[in-house]
Parts: sequence; C-alpha cells; structure tokens
Amino acid sequence: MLLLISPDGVEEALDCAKAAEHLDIVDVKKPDEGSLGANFPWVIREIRDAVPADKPVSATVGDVPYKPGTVAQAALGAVVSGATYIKVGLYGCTTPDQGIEVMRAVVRAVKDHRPEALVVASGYADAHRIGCVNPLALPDIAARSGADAAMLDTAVKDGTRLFDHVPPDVCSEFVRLSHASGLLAALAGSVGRSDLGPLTRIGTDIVGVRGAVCEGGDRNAGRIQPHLVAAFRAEMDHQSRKHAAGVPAAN
Ligand SMILES: O=C[C@H](O)COP(=O)(O)O
Repeated sequence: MLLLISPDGVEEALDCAKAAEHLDIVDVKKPDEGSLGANFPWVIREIRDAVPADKPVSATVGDVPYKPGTVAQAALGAVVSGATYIKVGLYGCTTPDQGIEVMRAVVRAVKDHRPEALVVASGYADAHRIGCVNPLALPDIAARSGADAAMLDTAVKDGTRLFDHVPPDVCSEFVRLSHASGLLAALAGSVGRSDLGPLTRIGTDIVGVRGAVCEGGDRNAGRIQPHLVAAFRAEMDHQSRKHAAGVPAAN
C-alpha cells in the first residue's frame, strides 16, 4: 500500500521532504478550499522542486462542478505545473454519466500533455450528505473514462471517518470493483492508524492522509509532523507484515 500525504503548501511540503523515506506520494491541495481543494499552479511547481525527484507529486483539481471544459482546463494546469497524479473530486456530479463526461475530458487534457500521468477519479464516502454520485459508482466512472484510479475521500471534514460512511465490507467491494477494471483503488477520509488493518486486508493500493499526521490530529490548525509520518508508516509496515504472515484480524 502506498502512502499519500497532503501538505497544504510549500512549508509543509518541506516537512514531508524531511520524512520522504516514509511516504510515497506528496499530494498538493488547499484544504481551506474544500476536501480536494485546488492549490495555485506556482505552489504545485514549488512543491515539485522541494521534494525529492523520485517522489511523485499529486495535485487535486478541486471539488469540481459538472463543467467538463472548466475542469479539463484546470487539470491541464495541474499537470503542466509538475503533478503526475491528477485527482478530481466529482462533487457537482449527481449521476454516473456526468462523472464520466467530466473525467473523459480530464483524461484527454492530461494525457495529451503527459501520457504517463495518472488520473484519479475521486468520489466521496459521505456522498449522501452532499448529493453527489454514490461511492460504489466510482470504479465504473473511472474505468469508462480511461482514468487510472478510483478514490474515495470524505467531503465534510467534521471528524467522521471513511468507515463511518462506507464500512470496511463496502470499501472492500470498492477495491474489488476497481481491481476488476484494472484500476488502482485509493481510500482516504480522516483515516487513522487503527484503520490500517482493514485497509491492508481489503487490498487498498493507496491510502491518503492528512489529519493523522498533523500535530494534535488537527488537519486545519495542526501542521504535518515528520515523526507522525514515520509512525504512520511504521504501522502500515506492521500491518502489511501481519497480513503477509496470515495473522487473523483480531491479533
Ligand atoms: O487525500 C487525502 C486527504 O487529504 C485526507 O485528509 P484527512 O486524512 O485529513 O481526511
């Protein structure tokens, strides 16, 4: 399982760089503009320059409206600025067809510029609170639009977690559907260390985290702490060893 960490700007990205050996992807976002809030192109560029070259940089394009042209242009901005994972939060899409239309436009814009970039179609575990597409529709939206990964995050950051809205057995189905379509499955949403056992067992490819590696567990007021990134990775490694050894869930 890969660890994706979301700093809110260049200073925090430098803290991520200090913990670079413990993480896999640096994800540029602007949390004060939403769960998948988009940051400025120059911030993506500065962060790309600040983190080790072997660490891919991801960028969120926003909690986007159902406006394929607008979103495609924003996605191109992210890839031109140096991101190689492009994450789109389908906040304003109320049907799978709308999600596919937006994602097809994004995939074309991104891959015309950089064919090897990975496009991530993200939905929300708490979709019922905002009226967007159902979490289990994401793998099909991603597959039918030519994206590379399906993701879930939480839209409302009020302390509720991924598993509060989409329990582990449904997340497992999300992963199964993603893999059946040849996609990576990414999961996030106030994920804590105690969630890593189930996330490992269901075969999650990427876990996205912010709050759990911020001071005081506070994704807004706290700042990313390199020692918390290291501790989070240590628990991931522990869970992965347990899983490989076939240790039952309760131990
Ligand atoms: O993509 C990952 C998100 O930034 C997760 O943030 P969170 O762990 O604070 O919910």
